[in-house]
Amino acid sequence: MNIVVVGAGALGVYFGARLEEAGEKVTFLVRENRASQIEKHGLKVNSTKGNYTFEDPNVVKKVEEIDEVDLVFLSVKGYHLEGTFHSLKELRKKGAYILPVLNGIEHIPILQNELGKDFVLGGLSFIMATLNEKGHVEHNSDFHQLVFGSLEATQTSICHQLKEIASKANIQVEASDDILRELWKKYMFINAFSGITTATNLPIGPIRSKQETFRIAEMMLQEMKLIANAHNVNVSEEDVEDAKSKLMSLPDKATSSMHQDRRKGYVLELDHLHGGAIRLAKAMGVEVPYMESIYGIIKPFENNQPNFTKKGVS
Ligand SMILES: NC(=O)C1=CN([C@@H]2O[C@H](COP(=O)(O)OP(=O)(O)OC[C@H]3O[C@@H](n4cnc5c(N)ncnc54)[C@H](OP(=O)(O)O)[C@@H]3O)[C@@H](O)[C@H]2O)C=CC1
Ligand SMILES: CC(C)(CO)C(=O)C(=O)O
Repeated sequence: MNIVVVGAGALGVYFGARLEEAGEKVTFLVRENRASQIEKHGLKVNSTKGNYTFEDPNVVKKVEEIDEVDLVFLSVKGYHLEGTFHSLKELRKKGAYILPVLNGIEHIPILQNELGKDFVLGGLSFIMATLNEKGHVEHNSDFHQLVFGSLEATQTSICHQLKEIASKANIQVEASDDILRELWKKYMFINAFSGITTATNLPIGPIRSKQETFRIAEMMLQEMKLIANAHNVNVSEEDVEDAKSKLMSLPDKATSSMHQDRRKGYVLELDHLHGGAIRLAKAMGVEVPYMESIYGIIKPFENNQPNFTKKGVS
């Protein structure tokens, strides 16, 4: 399969590596800075599941340089989504289906609107990966799961093909027959987990040790369930309990990628994740006071944390 990765960051390079390792043709469509970094340091994955070095990575800066594409692996951050529309439309014209693996939900209707409902699959990932100073992937978690599925009946064949190739790769793969529900379940979990860890600037251990603090995460799970249900997605009380058990069973030091981004002084996906949940709630008249409070607390760190960290405040 010809796979084009749009978003050659932690997720895109990790899964791109695993798919190339399994024999697929993987091309990275990148912007100028990332292209220079790759030219200087090459492209590599350092992983507990096995390292991988791209011997001769297929890197292009212009979408026009791509002739054949079956699938786009879309792994940009939510705040960069709009910047991909031109490339995605061109790749779509060449016959591509789009597999977005961003956290969140709002990007799905946005992409469907831009590209047509038939061509946008549902996807998500459970992994903890980041880029180091050379732009190489550091993957230390013992999970590296890719979950995907069709959002339209017309996508059965491409999902079948993807399952075939992904099953041969060194990743955990799940082809879901209810990917929308899976997306919402992950969204519920990530908004509670990233919300509470980023707002408190703490990993999960100390949060769990204070009942009053952990309760805020539990209330966010409840609010996410209400929003999903208002949008006719069957996220259940059992799913909330599962998410809570997951939060309870994580190692004390575990934290979210948004919290790590706050610590590193990077731009946060706050508007896409918590902002998106608030908009989805408002559209259906659902009250989400815990989500709004967490959003408000994190807001000052959304764009310009480096000044804080340099002064040693955070
Ligand atoms: N990292 C993780 O462990 C997990 C992340 N996720 C989710 O996956 C998504 C991606 O996260 P992650 O991989 O960490 O993000 P990264 O920031 O590591 O990677 C995103 C990449 O997208 C590139 N990019 C942005 N705009 C464009 C564009 N127009 N064309 C081409 N490339 C572009 C950026 O490149 P540039 O250098 O040009 O800015 C960057 O390299 C997020 O929604 C995140 O929440 C989900 C599960 C776990
Ligand atoms: C919780 C986790 C690590 C699961 O993949 C995640 O998605 C994130 O922190 O962004």
